[in-house]
Amino acid sequence: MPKSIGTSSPFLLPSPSAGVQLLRDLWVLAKARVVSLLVFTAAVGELLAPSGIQHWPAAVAGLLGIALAGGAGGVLNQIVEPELDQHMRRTHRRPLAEGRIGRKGAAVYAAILLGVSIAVLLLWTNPLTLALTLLGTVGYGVVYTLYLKPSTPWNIVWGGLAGALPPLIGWTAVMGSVNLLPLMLVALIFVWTPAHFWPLAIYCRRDYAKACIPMLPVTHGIDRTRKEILVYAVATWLVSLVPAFLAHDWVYGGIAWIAGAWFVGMALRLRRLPEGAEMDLYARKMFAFSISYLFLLFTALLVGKALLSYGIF
Ligand code: HEM
Ligand SMILES: CC(C)=CCC/C(C)=C/CC/C(C)=C/COP(=O)(O)OP(=O)(O)O
Repeated sequence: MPKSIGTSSPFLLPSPSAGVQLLRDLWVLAKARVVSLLVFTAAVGELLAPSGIQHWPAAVAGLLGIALAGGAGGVLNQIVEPELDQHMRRTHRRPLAEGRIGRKGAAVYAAILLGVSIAVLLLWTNPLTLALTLLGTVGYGVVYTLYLKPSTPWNIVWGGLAGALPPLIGWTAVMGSVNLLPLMLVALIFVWTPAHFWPLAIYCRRDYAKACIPMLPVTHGIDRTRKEILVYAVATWLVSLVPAFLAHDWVYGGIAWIAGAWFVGMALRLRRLPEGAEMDLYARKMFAFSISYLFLLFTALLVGKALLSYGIF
C-alpha cells in the first residue's frame, strides 16, 4: 500500500505551537494586511495637513484608533460569514471557517479592539475623528457585510465608502476639521475600490456563485464587469489628478498620470482578452496591481509634499 504524505514527511515543518497559531489567527481575523494600507492612507492624510503634525499624541492615537477599529471591522465581517468563507477556496482556511475560533471568542476580540480604539480616540483626538472611525467600522462590518454584500451586486461601490474614510480620519485627527484635499482623497479611494475588487470577483466568480453571493460577474456577467472596471479605472485616473491641482504638486501629478494610464491600460487589456484561463490570470494581476497603485499614489503625495516644502519643484 502506498504511504500517504502525512505530517511525518521530513519536508514539512513541525506544526506551529498553539500560541503562534492563535497569534496568526488573530492577525488574519483582523485582516491586518488590508488594515495596514488603510493606516498608511490615514498617515498620509495626517502628513498632508498644512500645519504639519504639531500634536504627536493625536497623530499616533489617530493611526492606532484606525488600525484597531479597522481590525474590529474585519472581525465583525468574519463573525457574520464563516459559512460563506467555507465555500470559497480563498477563505476556507480562516479561523472561524475552520472552527479554530468560535463566534463568541471572535466577538470578545472585536469588542476589545473597538473598545480600545474608542478609548484612544476619545482621549487623544476629537469627537469628529471618533465619529468617522465608527462610521468606517459600522459601514464595513455591519452595513456592507450584513446588508449590502448578500443583496446587491453594487455592494462594493457603497461598501467602499467605509474603506475610503481613513485619509479624512487622519486629517481630522490632527486638524480637527474637514477640508477639500482629504475629501478628494476619500473620493479617490471610493472610485478606486470597484476597480480594485471586481478583478478579484472575476477570477473568484465560481466561488461567489457557489456561495450565492451576488457579485457583479455572477449577476451581470464578465463583459459587464470588465466594462465597469474600465469606467472606474478611468474615474480613478481623473480623480487622482485633482490633488495635484489642489496642492500645486506636479511631481505627484506626473506619477499619478503615468500610474493611472497604466491602470487604465490594464483595464483595457482585461476587456479585450477572451474568456478563459489567461483572462483569469490577468484579472489576478490587475487586482495585485490595484494595491500597488494605491500605495504608489499615496507615497507620491508624500514625496511631492516633501519636495515642495524643501523648495525643490
Ligand atoms: C468594501 C471595499 C473593499 C472590498 C470589498 C475589498 C475586497 C478585497 C478582497 C476580497 C481582498 C482579498 C483578501 C484576501 O484574500 O484575504 C482584498 C485584499 C486587499 N485589499 Fe481590499 N477591498 C476593499 C477595500 C479596500 C481598501 C479601502 C483598501 C485600502 C485602502 C484595501 C486594501 C487591500 C489590500 C492591501 C489587500 C491585500 C491583502 C493581502 O495581501 O492579504 N481594500 N480586498
Ligand atoms: C476606517 C475604518 C475603521 C474602516 C474599516 C473598513 C475596512 C476594514 C475596509 C476593508 C474592506 C475589505 C477588507 C473588504 C473585503 O471584502 P469582503 O469582506 O467581501 O472580503 P472577504 O470575502 O475576503 O471577506
